[in-house]
Amino acid sequence: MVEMNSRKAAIIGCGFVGSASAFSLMESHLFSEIVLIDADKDRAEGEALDISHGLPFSKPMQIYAGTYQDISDAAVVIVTAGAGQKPGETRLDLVKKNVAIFKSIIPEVAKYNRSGILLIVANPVDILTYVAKQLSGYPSNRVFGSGTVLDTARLKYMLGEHLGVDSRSIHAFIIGEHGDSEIAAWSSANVSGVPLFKFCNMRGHFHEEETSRRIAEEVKNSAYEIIKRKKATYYGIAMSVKRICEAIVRDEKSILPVSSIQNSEKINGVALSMPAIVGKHGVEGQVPIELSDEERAALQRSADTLKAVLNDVLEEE
Ligand SMILES: NC(=O)C1=CN([C@@H]2O[C@H](COP(=O)(O)OP(=O)(O)OC[C@H]3O[C@@H](n4cnc5c(N)ncnc54)[C@H](O)[C@@H]3O)[C@@H](O)[C@H]2O)C=CC1
Ligand SMILES: CC(=O)C(=O)O
Repeated sequence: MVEMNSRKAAIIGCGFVGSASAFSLMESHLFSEIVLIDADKDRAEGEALDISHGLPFSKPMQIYAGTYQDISDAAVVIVTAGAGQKPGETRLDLVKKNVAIFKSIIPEVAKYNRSGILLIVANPVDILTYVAKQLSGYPSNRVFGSGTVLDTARLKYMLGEHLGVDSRSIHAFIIGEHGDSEIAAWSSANVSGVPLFKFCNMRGHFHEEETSRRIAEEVKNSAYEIIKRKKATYYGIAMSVKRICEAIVRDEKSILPVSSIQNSEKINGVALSMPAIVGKHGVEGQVPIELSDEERAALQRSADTLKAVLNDVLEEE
């Protein structure tokens, strides 16, 4: 059995998202070794050289283009390989292309790396998380997706701007699909313990229903708006990847809305985001936050949407 190196990560797919994640992880000093793999080997080599040239301004580490053999002891394997959305495309539109790519990648990962954590980022992330779990044979706690960690950051950012407070003091989650059926869990949202809508009133905002609807729509449509302007999103997700890796490497037991396979009575056999405890073993527990009846129904619809897409994928096998 290969001994895992908790300071080693691998990134598979070195396009916009993979390279931005590699840069963010280099700056974080979390890892002493990062292996980059891409079907386009030149791309992986170019990114490794470019990032390495910044190391004299950072801290020593090894970052290099490698092969699947090189990832055998990587504690975290981050998969960003796959097509991105073109303007107007939804994440779910990518499913066929990216499931095919995963069928070539995940068995290779599982062949060489038996005990690492698989962090899925490519879209549609919830579907690919489920597919990666099936293809790898890893236990569920060690295969999860970045899910709505990015959407939740977008929500906190927008609320922070609206209310004129530090976005880190806002406790609110986007749950469900990382995509069009996602849900803002307003009923549990608060600002340092003060219920969100009460806090809005304290800050002189009295149209909370209308504003919350607008902000939830803006969060949901963020990726479309960015892709329309610059063809891809990558900095926000790169920082989300760094945040998830921090929780794993430092065994923080942080509560993050990652996408993992659900096992509740009503929602099961599908991966979606709910707040979960993330530490060195990956997803170490689910945190079933309180939801209103409306939010619960929307979560069920989100799960049903994902399950329908997943069933199509599984039927084609
Ligand atoms: N989960 C999230 O919040 C986010 C997910 N994404 C998703 O991340 C994925 C990547 O996006 P970008 O980096 O913008 O795309 P990109 O096209 O810039 O990069 C994709 C890379 O994957 C590589 N690749 C393709 N097939 C491969 C294979 N079989 N093995 C190894 N490498 C392979 C390509 O050569 C390319 O370098 C997309 O699916 C996108 O939708 C993007 C932003 C946020
Ligand atoms: C592309 C994508 O999934 C995002 O930026 O949310």
